[in-house]
Amino acid sequence: MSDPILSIRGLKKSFGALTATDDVSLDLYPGEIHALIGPNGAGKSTLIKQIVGEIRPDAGSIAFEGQVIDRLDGAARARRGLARSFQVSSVIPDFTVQQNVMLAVAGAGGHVFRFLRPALSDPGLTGPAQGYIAHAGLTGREQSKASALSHGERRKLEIAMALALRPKVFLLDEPMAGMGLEGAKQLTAILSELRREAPILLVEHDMDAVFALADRITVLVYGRVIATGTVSEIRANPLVRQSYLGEEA
Ligand SMILES: Nc1ncnc2c1ncn2[C@@H]1O[C@H](COP(=O)(O)OP(=O)(O)OP(=O)(O)O)[C@@H](O)[C@H]1O
Repeated sequence: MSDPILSIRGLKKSFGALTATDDVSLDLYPGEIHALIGPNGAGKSTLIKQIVGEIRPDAGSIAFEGQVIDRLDGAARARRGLARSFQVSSVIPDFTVQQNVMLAVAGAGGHVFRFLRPALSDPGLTGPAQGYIAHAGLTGREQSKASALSHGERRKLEIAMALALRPKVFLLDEPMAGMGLEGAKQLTAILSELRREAPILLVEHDMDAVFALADRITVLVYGRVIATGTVSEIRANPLVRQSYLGEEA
């Protein structure tokens, strides 16, 4: 196996008496979808926040592309391509799908505009934007305002914008939330494609999506990793079944 792109070792974080991250180690390898699952309050979001530099761990270390990044703040990590995928760029409701994606393309290229409107007809931005829109499954909706999109379409727009940022990893925190059955199916197909662009660390409660997508799964309970393995290993793990999945898994 190649070297991990993201490597977390012995991470610890407490809030007062509560240990939210308890000696967590995890690797994300090129090309994989690694799902992070666990009950509410298990510490998934707290772990993501430490990865992106929003909160500082009490102990442990994070390496990204082979380099320790513990001392880098969130902005410096984002510049290296390590950022939460859906929050770096925020959707502007009054802008069209195409304009929103163009802004993300421009942001990724480090463009600074004095005048926004002329920039939005720049063919250097429209071309790439079109590609990301198609990739995210939104062809035909380019000229719709973001505010007119359905929930599922909006999620696709967020994916197009996440793609435009050309991250080194996708950190996705519950992308299936509120999607409905059909929307979740479509998004599952899109995420499956997304892994070709960059590996994905996927925090998700929708187990159908996790089992369909994940190459490996890490299970957190009370801040501790209780298991890491393939879908079949995790489904068969008695401790996981008992503490999270239930006997029906
Ligand atoms: N800033 C904070 N101050 C105090 N306690 C916190 C803070 N952030 C998180 N916690 C606590 O840490 C624990 C882990 O929370 P976290 O949000 O990481 O869990 P989670 O697995 O993401 O949950 P969910 O699936 O509900 O999103 C919880 O008990 C939570 O109440």
